Amino acid sequence: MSTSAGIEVVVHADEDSAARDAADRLLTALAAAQAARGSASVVLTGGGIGIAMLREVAASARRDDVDWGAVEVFWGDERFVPAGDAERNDAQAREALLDALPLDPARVHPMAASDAPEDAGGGDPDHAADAYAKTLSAAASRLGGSSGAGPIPAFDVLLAGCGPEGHVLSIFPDSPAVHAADAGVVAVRDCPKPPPTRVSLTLPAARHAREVWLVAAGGGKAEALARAHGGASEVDVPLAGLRGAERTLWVLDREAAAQLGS
Ligand SMILES: O=C1O[C@H](COP(=O)(O)O)[C@@H](O)[C@H](O)[C@H]1O
Repeated sequence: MSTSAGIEVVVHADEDSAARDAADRLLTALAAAQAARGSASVVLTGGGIGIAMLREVAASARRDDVDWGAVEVFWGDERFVPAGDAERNDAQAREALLDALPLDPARVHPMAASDAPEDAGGGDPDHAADAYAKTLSAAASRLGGSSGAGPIPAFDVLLAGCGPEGHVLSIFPDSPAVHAADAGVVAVRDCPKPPPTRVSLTLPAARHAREVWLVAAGGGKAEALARAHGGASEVDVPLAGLRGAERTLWVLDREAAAQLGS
């Protein structure tokens, strides 16, 4: 583990080890939050290693260290496609882990699917963003939180992946979402990575999380990681603006970390 620029960096030999370590750390963090506050909250990510780490949670011998019925589950971003579509981050998370856990359905908070009823956020990604902002506002009064980008819960752990161009959540370089300073949740259109229509937390909203963990693997991410670590602007490299209120942790494999220097 090394720390610089306020970011703790843990580097593993390969993607599998990084996913396993992130899963183990998540179980520890959720159990600790429950011991301290009675409940725990996590914001899930999509992406290759983001879903791989959920599979590692499912397979862990420590899985039952957490009282899953007292975990609030949110998503940091979502693809605005029909419910159950394999592209949806929530569908992938359910298949990898959530369906196997004794979660309280009332505490699982997916973003709306494109085919949801309009009053539940369907039909238009702006409806979905508005609906999720309301979900977060209600959760903030239960879990504690503060305003700034609207009422946002103080999530215990927000998980994120990143893209080779430095996107995090569904916030891409120099896109309208990266300039959205006042909103907590935004609709994303014309996203350069398919599917093109999405819903995303903003960077100011993500920064309400106590802990923000980036999980990333592969040489394709190395340059973006190095630029973010080196102080690039969040407009150019959104990852640079992804910080936790108390802690920012990057769990990487060796290839992703290759350009970070020593
Ligand atoms: O589109 C997305 O991509 C990122 C990273 O995905 P990866 O497969 O390159 O690791 C992910 O974090 C985000 O949630 C997702 O919607």
